[in-house]
Order: sequence, then C-alpha cells, then structure tokens
Amino acid sequence: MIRIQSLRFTRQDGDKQRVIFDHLDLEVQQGQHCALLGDSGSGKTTLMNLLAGLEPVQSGQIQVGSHQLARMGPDQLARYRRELGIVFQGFQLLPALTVRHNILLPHRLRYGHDRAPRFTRLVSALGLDHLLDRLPDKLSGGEQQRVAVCRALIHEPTLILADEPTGNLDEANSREVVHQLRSLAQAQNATLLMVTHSQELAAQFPSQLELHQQSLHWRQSAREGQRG
Ligand SMILES: Nc1ncnc2c1ncn2[C@@H]1O[C@H](COP(=O)(O)OP(=O)(O)OP(=O)(O)O)[C@@H](O)[C@H]1O
Repeated sequence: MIRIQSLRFTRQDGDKQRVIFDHLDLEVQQGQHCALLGDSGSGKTTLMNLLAGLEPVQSGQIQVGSHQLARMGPDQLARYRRELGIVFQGFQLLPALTVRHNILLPHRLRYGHDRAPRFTRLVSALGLDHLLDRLPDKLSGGEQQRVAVCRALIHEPTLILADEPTGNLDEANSREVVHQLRSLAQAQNATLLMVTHSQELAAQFPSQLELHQQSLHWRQSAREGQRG
C-alpha cells in the first residue's frame, strides 16, 4: 500500500527553487498495478526515487506499508530499500558478478543467504536458464533487462518500482517483459508501479497515473476498476 499526502518537492536550480511536486496525493492499494506516465522532466524518476527512499521527503507524507518515510533515518531507509524490488532505467547490474549472483544479491541482502525458493521458477519464466554463468557485459540489452526484472522479484518484495524497464526492447519483447513482470508481481500480491512513455504498454495496466503540472492524476482506462 502506498499513501502520499500533500507532497511538495523542490530542487535548487541556480539561485531559484524549482517546484517539482506540489500538493501531490496518491493512494495505491496493496497488489494494485499502475503505469506512470508524464512528459519528459515531469518528475517520474524523482517520484520513484522518493518512494525508494533515495530522495528526502521535504514536505508532506509518504507511507509505504507501515513505513513513514519522512520519519526514517539513513539506516532504516537502507533496510527499507532491501524490501523493495527496483528496476532502474540503466538496469545497474554489477559487472563483476555472474547473472546468477546478480539475481541472488537482493535475496542475500534481505535474508542473509542464497537459498531463494523462487529462483528456479523465476529464472525459467524469464528464459534465463542458459545465461546464469555469464557476466552482464556478455548479454544483449534485452537479456540484461530480463535479469534486472528477475533480480527485482527474487526476494518477494511487496512493492516493485520499475523505471522504464523496457527502454531497450522492441515492441514484442517490451510487451512480453511487461506481461512477465505483471504476472510474476501478481503471483506475489506485490504492488507494481511502472514508468513508461509508451501508451501501448500503459494500456496493459488496469490503472494509469499521469504526472502533470506538479501533481498526479488518475487516467480513465478501458479496464478501470479492475485490480491486479
Ligand atoms: N539530480 C538532479 N539535480 C537537479 N535537477 C534534477 C536532477 N534530477 C532531475 N532533475 C530535474 O528534475 C525534473 C524531474 O526530473 P525526472 O528525471 O524526475 O523527470 P522524468 O519525468 O523522469 O523525465 P524523463 O521522462 O525524461 O526520464 C527535471 O526537470 C530534471 O531536469
């Protein structure tokens, strides 16, 4: 569950404060899947970073499950981040680790060991079985993307934040990755927030949000009201 109330966020821009968000409110139920749209520069990545505890809550409230992010210190935020599934824009796979160890890293950080019950099923669902011993620089962009998705799901996060996870892929592969991301997230009852510029990919989601004029707006969707 995500609840944002009266969020205001500014950035220093030369000698001025530039307002990125003002009076931003949002409520997303546990297990809900939302696409996040908005013009370039509207603040989509900033919002994801705020939800991940990577930017400070300057004013207003952000609650994720039982966590009130504004009240948490750096150590608590670091622990909180281990509970999240995050797919960054540039994947951020660790170059010195094989695919297997990249995927297992969040599980190890969260639980202290590599015996991830979901490993075999996720790896197979994402078609990564034959790539486990490779290093990331020996993978195609699409393969790296699937590794990043697998890594975001391995430790059973209750919230998945995906920032343009299909940036490198052609249309057919983008649809497939989003389909996998959604069905695997649904199987874990995880909340999923995915940034995309693609109207077509956004249409795969039951709920769509648009960042516009420093605030968030729900969009009408053909499948409005559906959950999951
Ligand atoms: N580290 C930073 N320092 C200063 N300004 C920043 C920083 N990161 C982002 N911005 C500015 O904040 C605003 C929001 O940026 P953000 O990256 O959140 O937008 P976005 O909607 O994700 O854009 P895009 O769709 O192009 O990825 C932009 O005007 C950007 O220039």
